[in-house]
Amino acid sequence: MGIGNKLRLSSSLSRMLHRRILYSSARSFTTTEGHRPTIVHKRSLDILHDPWFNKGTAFTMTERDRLDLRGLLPPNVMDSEQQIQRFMTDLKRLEEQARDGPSDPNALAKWRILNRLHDRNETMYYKVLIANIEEYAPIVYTPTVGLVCQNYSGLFRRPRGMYFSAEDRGEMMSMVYNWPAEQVDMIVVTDGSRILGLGDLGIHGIGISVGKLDLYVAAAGINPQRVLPVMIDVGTNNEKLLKDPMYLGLQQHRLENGEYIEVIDEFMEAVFTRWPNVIVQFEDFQSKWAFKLLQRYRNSYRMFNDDVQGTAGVAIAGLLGAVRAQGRPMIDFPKMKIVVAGAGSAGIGVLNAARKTMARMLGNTETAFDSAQSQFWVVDAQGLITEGRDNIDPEALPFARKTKEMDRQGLKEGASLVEVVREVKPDVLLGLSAVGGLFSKEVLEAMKGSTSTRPAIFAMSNPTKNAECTAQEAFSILGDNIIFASGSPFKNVDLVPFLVAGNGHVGHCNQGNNMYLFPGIGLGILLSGTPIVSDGMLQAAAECLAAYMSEEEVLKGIIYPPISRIRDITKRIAAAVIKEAIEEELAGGYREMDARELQKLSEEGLMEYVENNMWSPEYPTLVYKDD
Ligand SMILES: NC(=O)C1=CN([C@@H]2O[C@H](COP(=O)(O)OP(=O)(O)OC[C@H]3O[C@@H](n4cnc5c(N)ncnc54)[C@H](O)[C@@H]3O)[C@@H](O)[C@H]2O)C=CC1
Ligand SMILES: CC(=O)C(=O)O
Ligand SMILES: [Mg+2]
Repeated sequence: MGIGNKLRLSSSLSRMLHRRILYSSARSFTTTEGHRPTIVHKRSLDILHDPWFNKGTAFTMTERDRLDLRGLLPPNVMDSEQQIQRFMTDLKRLEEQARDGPSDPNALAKWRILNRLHDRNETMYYKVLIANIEEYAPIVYTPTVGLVCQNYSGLFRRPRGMYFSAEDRGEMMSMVYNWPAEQVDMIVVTDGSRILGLGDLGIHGIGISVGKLDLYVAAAGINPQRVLPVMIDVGTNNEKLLKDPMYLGLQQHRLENGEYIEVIDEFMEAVFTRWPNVIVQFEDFQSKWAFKLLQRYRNSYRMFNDDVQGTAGVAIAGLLGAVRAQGRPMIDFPKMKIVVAGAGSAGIGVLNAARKTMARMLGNTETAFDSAQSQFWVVDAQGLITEGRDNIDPEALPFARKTKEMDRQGLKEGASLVEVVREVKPDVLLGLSAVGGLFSKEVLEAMKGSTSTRPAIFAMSNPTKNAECTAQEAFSILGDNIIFASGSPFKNVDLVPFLVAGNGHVGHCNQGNNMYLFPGIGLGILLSGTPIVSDGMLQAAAECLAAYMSEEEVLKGIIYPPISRIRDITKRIAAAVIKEAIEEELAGGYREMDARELQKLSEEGLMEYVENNMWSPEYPTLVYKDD
């Protein structure tokens, strides 16, 4: 090292040391009430990302307002003792090792490493994620994201996204400007009330918004600088969290009725005022709000509900795949007998979409709808849903079986799942119940009576421990001549040890998860410039996914693409959504591609347009310029 370099180094070192002394002495002033404050020349995220000034959750509310931090931190203010206690609890937990199902005992440790990279270098993070999507999707998304949400207060380090709380009423329109990005394309918002199948996790649910947006970046190439995870904290009804001194959210019961809607209305108005072209994906809202909010906003805002609409499309694609896997044409779908366990936001979303698809295939008449309706038997926590049920949920009412018809079938209101399966002998058993192990040995044994040449088991609940059955359970009882799909990934099953009858030795596990649709739907909405998300666009997305698999693949029982092809399928789905938006005359264009230019694009041109607008993780060349 030359003498000049040494001098430069020593002078910069002394500057650094000087700065450190100044800051540490200044910081000691601020710790005692009434002392001279430290002057900072930063605001907002810049402060949170500066290790000298950052106090994390210990910023007081007045400081948060003074420094444009409102909304950038969870609403519960902690003191430094509590912060340390939270950190130590998490550190100790590492020793116990994280477990989520039999698959990967180190999943949470991997999440931490990836998360640290995410905080340090986004480009590198997404490069790693895209190149290893098969390995790391189960870490940043289901199942590990469920574990992350459950342990969120311990894992919380650097905030990611925005928090709008009941305490922020009247402030949202201004606090939305605390987010530093001038442009936001995609928001995933949750109120934490039903995170995967894990119930009310309150503010910890923000992990699901972050995980979904990771897939938006990795699969759809949405620019990571233009995504915003959001948590709306209206309280929690989780008694454990309400009593936990380490909980980061509001410690009050959830707002209800008009008060709840007012908060969500204010949030929607605020984000669409600042970013009129943003798309808002509603995620993991409990069913009672999922449907109401969807109806409330779907005709006036660019929004959709992933659990209701995304899941429906993925299930339809899978069900059509299951028909093809029997060597039958898709048009035979209306003949399938389907038992659905779970009548929440996801189950009802699937039922409505499946009925519509069948009815369309049958000619879209009233009789077609009635006939389609009779193909479903719905079982919820109280058993088989029939017209005999008191206080039936209005969303489930169209699928309630007629009492007389059920008498003929030997089934009663509230009949158990195993009774229903035994009597109906369905082609498909589909679970969206959030009850792990619901497809018990008895239920799977009953599926042996299925009249299908190739019965299908969809254990779609997440995360892994909430799956209605494991792949091994399904294949070991039913043999390899079935179609199996699950919401969280399972490894293919080696059937040789089970010595079961069948025509092969490997049970193929499909991942039936809305991740195959929502990134493409979001990208298609963005690039088409449609002001709303229509049923036609969702249908086009589902059909595109259904048609993606080749005849050869479906005959092997492979009804969804491997996740390694998620970027390709997402691109095609986006193109299908744009095409539909053009046909519905809703496409307004995006940036320099106006509506007229968009209409002129050929199929190939459209794919190219989508591809060219997908962000890829490459380092840009940086140049410094003074303001
Ligand atoms: N694979 C995927 O892409 C998706 C999976 N899901 C999963 O679906 C599950 C349910 O989600 P939501 O519908 O929003 O929840 P929800 O809580 O609104 O609905 C759950 C439903 O299951 C029923 N249920 C409870 N116990 C039952 C039992 N023993 N037998 C039959 N039914 C029972 C309840 O009565 C209710 O109708 C969650 O685990 C979630 O992770 C949700 C969306 C997408
Ligand atoms: C996959 C998903 O959206 C869920 O389990 O809620
Ligand atoms: Mg969800």
